[in-house]
Amino acid sequence: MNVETGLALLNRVRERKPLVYNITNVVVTNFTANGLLALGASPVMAYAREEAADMARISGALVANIGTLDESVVESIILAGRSANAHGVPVVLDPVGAGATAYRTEAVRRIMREVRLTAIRGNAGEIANVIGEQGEMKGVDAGDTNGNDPAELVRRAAERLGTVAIVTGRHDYVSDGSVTYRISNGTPLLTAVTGTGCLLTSIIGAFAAVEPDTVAAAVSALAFYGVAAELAVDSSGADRPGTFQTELLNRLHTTGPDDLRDRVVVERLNNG
Ligand SMILES: Nc1ncnc2c1ncn2[C@@H]1O[C@H](COP(=O)(O)OP(=O)(O)O)[C@@H](O)[C@H]1O
Ligand SMILES: Cc1ncsc1CCOP(=O)(O)O
Ligand SMILES: [Mg+2]
Repeated sequence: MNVETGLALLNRVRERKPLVYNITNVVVTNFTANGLLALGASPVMAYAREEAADMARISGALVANIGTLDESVVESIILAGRSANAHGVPVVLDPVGAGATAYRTEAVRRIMREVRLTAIRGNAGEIANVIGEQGEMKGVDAGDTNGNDPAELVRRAAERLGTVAIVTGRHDYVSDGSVTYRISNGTPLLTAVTGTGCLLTSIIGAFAAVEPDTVAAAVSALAFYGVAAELAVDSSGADRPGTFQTELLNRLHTTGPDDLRDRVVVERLNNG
């Protein structure tokens, strides 16, 4: 896994413009659609149980997000997820707020019993709660990690869930249980704009749509996203939340191979 792989996958996303089917939350819907368009992918949002299976079948990836869940959202995710599984469409889950309430944690478990995931992406608190460990949550945001090493957490999560796990925060981590990568791009301003985690999960879906090696797809997506965010601040001077949100969209559109070569920081860790 090297920078050249990331460039090739970014180019592939922009050439193929995969359809990314999002069952997501009401907070981030517009931002997610615009972020996917800026990247060069095609977003669609659809919630009706009646069309969930059909939409999943014709998509390049399904991204399921429980941010503002209710029973009908969970049912649509399960119908879409089963159809995606049956048709070889990758499924990425964002367990927003898992651990904040028992209902959220149980909904994630229910989805994972019914649907085979390609990857799961959350902050450290969410991923810890999904695997039944202590993880502090304040609503949808991670609390203190209480000394929980995210590199170890992501490896345990991948092993226990049997899927690629992605834990984000100051550094981002990707693991399949035997190989773990750390990506150290990004800016703390990402935490000052709602929906940056959700959009990231959808962008991981776009990369997974064009690359069957999910670890490579996820590492490439995280590195690309972090570099775009850095450039929004460093090269465009967008150092406050409002301008940063707009400039992040602009940079998702313009960030290219040379930017990645200059800035990507990815390490393979020896914790497998
Ligand atoms: N302290 C930080 N410094 C730099 N980037 C961060 C920091 N915290 C989070 N990020 C970035 O913000 C994005 C969203 O991650 P995170 O905040 O963990 O997810 P969520 O919004 O779902 O809680 C990721 O790209 C992550 O790398
Ligand atoms: C604030 C909020 N409440 C329910 S979903 C949501 C958005 C969370 O987005 P992200 O996890 O990307 O910050
Ligand atoms: Mg989130």
